[in-house]
Amino acid sequence: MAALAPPVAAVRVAVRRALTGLPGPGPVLVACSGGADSLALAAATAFVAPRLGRRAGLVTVDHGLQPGSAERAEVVAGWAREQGLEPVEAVSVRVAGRPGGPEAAARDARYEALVDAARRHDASAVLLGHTRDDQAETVLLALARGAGPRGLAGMPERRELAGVPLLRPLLDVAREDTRKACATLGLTPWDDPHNADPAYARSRVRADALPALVKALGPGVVDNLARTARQVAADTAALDALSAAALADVRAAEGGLAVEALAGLPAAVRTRVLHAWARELGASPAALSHRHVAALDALVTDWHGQGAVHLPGGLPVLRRAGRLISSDVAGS
Ligand SMILES: Nc1ncnc2c1ncn2[C@@H]1O[C@H](COP(=O)(O)OP(=O)(O)OP(=O)(O)O)[C@@H](O)[C@H]1O
Repeated sequence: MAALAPPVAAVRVAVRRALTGLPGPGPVLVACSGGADSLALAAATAFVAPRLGRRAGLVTVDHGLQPGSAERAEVVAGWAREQGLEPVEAVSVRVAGRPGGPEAAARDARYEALVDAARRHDASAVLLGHTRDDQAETVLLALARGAGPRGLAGMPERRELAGVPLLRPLLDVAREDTRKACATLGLTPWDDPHNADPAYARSRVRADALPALVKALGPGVVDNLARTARQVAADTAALDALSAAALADVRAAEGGLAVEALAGLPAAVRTRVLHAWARELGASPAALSHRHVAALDALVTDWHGQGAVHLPGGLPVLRRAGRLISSDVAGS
């Protein structure tokens, strides 16, 4: 028997690891664009899932943004049925009329469709095809915009969206391996022209920035960036847990937060406590920046009688009688 090609094996091992011990009896649904990453993921899942006693299906989303996209989605769905995946759906979504830029609108529509399909089929998880290279690009973009540890933690292997677990089994697999796996299996992936469009920062990182770093610093850069994300994610999770406990401890009996208790916390915990509290008060996470948190922190650590800090949405927070309080919500 011919030995299994290493890239095919690498993708299967990654999928096996993600599915082993996955809670819930439902099928897993592979989110597949027809690109090399998610096509290799779908092929590996079709192989691995039945061997673990798990049903596996596939959802491909037609954003309706390019000519021929509906036909392409049908080709992906037809291929999936031939692989024995079940259920298989090609879902059309409407991107126009959503808030944000076209990329964000397409992403929102896609995730909504994936979560909806997962619910309809009682799926135990949706599998996404992001690779180690995607993770490295994410970390580099986060570094460049000063995103802080939460951004440097990159994409999580697992998160929940509206109660549906989203898994990324290939975060430790090189993009090159998904391409090689497709070639070995005789699959022809579709290349999304958006991925090479220099209008997008991610495309420029993929085409120029990362290759330049690899050339200057060596081929380990991609792996090292992805590993950094994992390490920061673990640290961030630990700090978040400490901060949740600390937030409970610093709440003042009369409402708000006790300044003296806050001042006794390490800065990394205190700023997280203030961030979590600001969100609790209603500040939108998208609009809440490190500047807002720094201004709240200054009410604790650099107090000189300054005025209220205005959180996104105009919500004022002030320091009064040893407490931080939101003047909109009496005593909070
Ligand atoms: N049209 C699609 N249909 C189904 N799944 C898709 C589609 N496009 C992308 N995906 C899923 O999302 C993964 C990532 O794709 P891509 O990198 O193009 O999206 P992204 O916008 O960067 O993703 P994210 O929103 O998670 O940042 C793919 O590997 C695939 O699992």
